[in-house]
Amino acid sequence: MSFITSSKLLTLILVLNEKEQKILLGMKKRGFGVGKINGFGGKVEAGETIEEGARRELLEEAEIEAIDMTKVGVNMFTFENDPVGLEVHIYVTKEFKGTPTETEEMKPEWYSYSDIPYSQMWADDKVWIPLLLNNTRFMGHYHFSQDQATVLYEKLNVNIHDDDLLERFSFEQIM
Ligand SMILES: CNc1ncnc2c1ncn2[C@@H]1O[C@H](COP(=O)(O)OP(=O)(O)OP(=O)(O)O)[C@@H](O)[C@H]1O
Repeated sequence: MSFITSSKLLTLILVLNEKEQKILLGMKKRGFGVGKINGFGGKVEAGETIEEGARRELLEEAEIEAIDMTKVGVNMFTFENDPVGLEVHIYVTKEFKGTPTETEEMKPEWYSYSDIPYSQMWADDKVWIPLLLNNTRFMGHYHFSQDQATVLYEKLNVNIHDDDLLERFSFEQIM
């Protein structure tokens, strides 16, 4: 596989209010993807599990503590002329403690499922967020142009068995 030589391990957490059909998203105020609206997340640190990393990022970026956390998908993002991919493990939280609060990194806001601001989000989000809302498990690869705006190549597998979402991403799983 010629896309990458290594990958960074990241998380992304989508908080849902199913009763009101709303999703909590945040405008990223700094770093990678600045200005874009996205779920909460970031790099998994040494010594923590992927889920621990996800819980920590949700607390750091939105000041809420996940009660439930379910892994729903894994995406690999690669970029033109960049040998390092991003392996993003995606979780859904439906119950949490605390009140979503603006932090140095993110400005959280609730959006109706029918009014998700895809035009202000990463181009891949509109592909897999509808799957997530529909309770479908997924695994995908998105290869971006250097300007990080265009998806040059995409491959998506759906209805992945929960056990297959536990491990690190392997390209054989979707190729
Ligand atoms: C390319 N298409 C993409 N589509 C959707 N989401 C994407 C994404 N590419 C990256 N993401 C997410 O963007 C955040 C970056 O996090 P990032 O700032 O690098 O991590 P972290 O908070 O650890 O950084 P610092 O502490 O500032 O170093 C992290 O949630 C990650 O899942």
